[in-house]
Amino acid sequence: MTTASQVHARVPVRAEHEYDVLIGTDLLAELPALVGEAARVFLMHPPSLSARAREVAGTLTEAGYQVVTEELPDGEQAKTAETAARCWASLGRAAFTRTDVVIGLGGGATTDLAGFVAATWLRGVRVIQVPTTLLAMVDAAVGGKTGINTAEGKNLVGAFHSPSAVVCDLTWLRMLDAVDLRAGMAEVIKCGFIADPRILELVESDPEAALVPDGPVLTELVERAVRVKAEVVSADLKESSLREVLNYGHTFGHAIELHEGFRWRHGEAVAVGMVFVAELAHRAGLIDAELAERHRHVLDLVGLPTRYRAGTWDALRTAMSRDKKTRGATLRFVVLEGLARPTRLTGPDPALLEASYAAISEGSDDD
Ligand SMILES: NC(=O)c1ccc[n+]([C@@H]2O[C@H](COP(=O)([O-])OP(=O)(O)OC[C@H]3O[C@@H](n4cnc5c(N)ncnc54)[C@H](O)[C@@H]3O)[C@@H](O)[C@H]2O)c1
Ligand SMILES: O=C(O)C(=O)C[C@@H](O)[C@H](O)[C@H](O)COP(=O)(O)O
Ligand SMILES: [Zn+2]
Repeated sequence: MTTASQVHARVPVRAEHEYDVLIGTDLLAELPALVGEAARVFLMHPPSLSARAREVAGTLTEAGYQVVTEELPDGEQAKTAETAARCWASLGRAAFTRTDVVIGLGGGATTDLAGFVAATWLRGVRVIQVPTTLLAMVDAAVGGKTGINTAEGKNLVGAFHSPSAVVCDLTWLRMLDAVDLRAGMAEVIKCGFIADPRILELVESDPEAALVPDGPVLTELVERAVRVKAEVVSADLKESSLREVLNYGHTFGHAIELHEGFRWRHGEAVAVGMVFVAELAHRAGLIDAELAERHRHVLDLVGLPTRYRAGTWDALRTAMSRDKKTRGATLRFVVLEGLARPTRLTGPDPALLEASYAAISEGSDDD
C-alpha cells in the first residue's frame, strides 16, 4: 500500500529557469510527473540506499520509463573524476539523449555528482534532485552548484546547472544516522546566522525537537533554510557577489575537509569554520563577544564540533588560499557585522587569523 503524498511547502527558485523545491512527506508519487516527457531515467544513488533505489526505479518503470541505475561509491568518494567518467560510460551505453533525465537520489555528495554528470553529458541534460539527507535538502540539492573534488581541494571542478525540480521528502530522514542529521544542522544554523535568526531561536529553545526527523520543528527549519537559499540563489545564481554569503564558515571548513583527506563530514567542518570566522569578526571589531559565543552555544546544543586540532595552522592557511573567494593572493572571508548582516573581510591581518585559530584550537590556552 502506498501512502499519499503530503506537500507541506513549495518554494520557487528563479534561476536560468524557474523550478520548485517541494518539501513534504511520502513524495515518491510526485516523481513520474516531474520526469515528464523523457524516455530514460539515469538514477544515481549511494550504496546505503540500494534497496530504496530499487523501489524508486520500480515506480518509474511502472510509469513507463526505462530506468538505468548507477550505484556510486559512498559519500565523498563519489565526487571524483573517475566516478564521473564511469557515469558518462553508462550514459553512453544506454544511448541517453538530451530529452532524458538524471535523478540524484542521496546526500549532498550524490546530488553534487549527479548535477555535474547532468551538466556535462551532451553539454547539459535535465536533473531532478531527490535529497535524502538534511544537508542535501536544505543546501546541496538546491541552487545548481554541482561539482567534484580534486587532490588539491574541495569542489574545484564543477558547473552551475540548475535542477528542474528538488523533492525533499522528509521521511528519508527517519533512516539517516544521527551524526549525519546533526551535520546537516550546521547548514541550517548557517542560514540562521546569515539571514533568518528565527532558525537560531527554534534550535536554542528546543534542540531535541529540532532533531526529530520529519517532526514539526525540523519541518519548519527545513522550510526556512530552503527559503533563505532560494532567495539568495534567485538573486545571484553565479555568485557574482551576494551568493558568497552561503559560503559562511566554508573557507576554514573546506580547509579542514582537505586536511582530513575528506574523511570529516562537510557539516562538521562548516560548524568549526563558522566558529573560526565568528572569532575573526570579533577580533576585527565587527561583532561583539556575545554573538561570537552564540555560534559555539547553538552548535554545541546540537552536538556539532566547535574546535579543531592545534598544530595544523600552516596546512590550513595553505588550503584556504585555494578557496574560490580568494582574489590573487588575498584571502576573503564571509563574516558578520551583526546578526543576519553578512559582509566580506578582505585580506585580514595574519595575526588576527592566527589568534582566531588559537581560540578554536583544541589544547590551546583558551580551552
Ligand atoms: N552544491 C551545494 O550547494 C552544496 C551545499 C552543501 C554541501 N554540498 C556538498 O554536500 C556533501 C555533503 O552532503 P551530505 O552531508 O549529505 O553527505 P553524503 O552525501 O556523504 O551523505 C552522508 C551519508 O549518509 C548516507 N545516506 C544518505 N541518505 C541517507 C538516508 N536517507 N538514510 C541513511 N543513510 C543515508 C550516505 O550514503 C552517506 O554515507 C559535500 O560534498 C558538500 O561539499 C554541496
Ligand atoms: O550554494 C552555495 O553557494 C554555497 O556556498 C553552499 C555551500 O553550503 C556549499 O557547501 C557549496 O558547495 C560550497 O561551494 P564552493 O563554491 O565553496 O565550493
Ligand atoms: Zn556547505
